[in-house]
Amino acid sequence: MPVVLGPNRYGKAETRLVRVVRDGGVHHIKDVTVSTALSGQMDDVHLTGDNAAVLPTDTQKNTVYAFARKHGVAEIEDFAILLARHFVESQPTIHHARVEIEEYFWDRIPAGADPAPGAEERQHSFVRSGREVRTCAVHHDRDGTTTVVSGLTDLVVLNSTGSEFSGFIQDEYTTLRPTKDRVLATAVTARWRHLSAASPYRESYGEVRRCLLGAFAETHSLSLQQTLYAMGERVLNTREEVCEVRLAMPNKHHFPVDLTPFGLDNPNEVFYAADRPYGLIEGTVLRDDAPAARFAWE
Ligand SMILES: O=c1[nH]c(=O)c2[nH]c(=O)[nH]c2[nH]1
Repeated sequence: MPVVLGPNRYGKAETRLVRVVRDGGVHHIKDVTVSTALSGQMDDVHLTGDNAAVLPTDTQKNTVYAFARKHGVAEIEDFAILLARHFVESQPTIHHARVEIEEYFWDRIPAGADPAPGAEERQHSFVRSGREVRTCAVHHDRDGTTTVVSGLTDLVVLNSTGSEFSGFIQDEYTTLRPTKDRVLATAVTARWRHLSAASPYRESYGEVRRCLLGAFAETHSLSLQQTLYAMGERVLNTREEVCEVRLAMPNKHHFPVDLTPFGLDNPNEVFYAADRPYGLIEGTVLRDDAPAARFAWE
């Protein structure tokens, strides 16, 4: 049976990098995980074991650290673009690079209203933020195309009212009761595709996040699907640099607890926050004139 080599890529996954910027005594930190994946002229390494075309994954990792020192790490998208273009442009055997970065936020530990002696220490003391994780995925191809997808994961949100779910199919297995007032909670994973590689990434991230939160809070929800669409639509109507939004939102069910065995009512105040299973609502919202995504989502 003839066998052929199919699509392949290789790289260093999850290089952990913390970059400290020392501005006198005031420090700034960037805490990221970088994953690189390269592809190109890789037939020989798979078919004969000839490694001549291979830029080692160890070198890819070293490049991440060297570039962090040389260029700094400002917006994760810019750092990913720099790396992706470097791998493709410096190595003739590498035809395509994908660089994914996750960023974890840190807050400065507050000095307090009445700073004690030594409060300046707070210039280099941080507490890991309970916020979401910021993400990006950059592809650069030998034909000169760069695609950028920004995103976030684990943006945990909850509406304690303003959510209904009724009018759904009722078959012989349906036990769910329609509700006109429920808790709606989710952990948003959102990714958004930029029209070009030249977006103002810092501002764009803050504004897209604001759109997602605003639409979640302001939509009177008849379903999580409807809320998802409203969130994507808000981003596209507000941010002209974005042409496509993909959302994945687990329905973090909150079930009212039956307190009647204890002689108590429960007017939608006491909930069991279920862990699993959970509904998983996923969807894409895009401009009707969005250009082809090519490899942006791969
Ligand atoms: O917003 C919802 N969408 C569903 O599709 C669904 N299905 C379900 O059981 N609960 C919900 N809630």
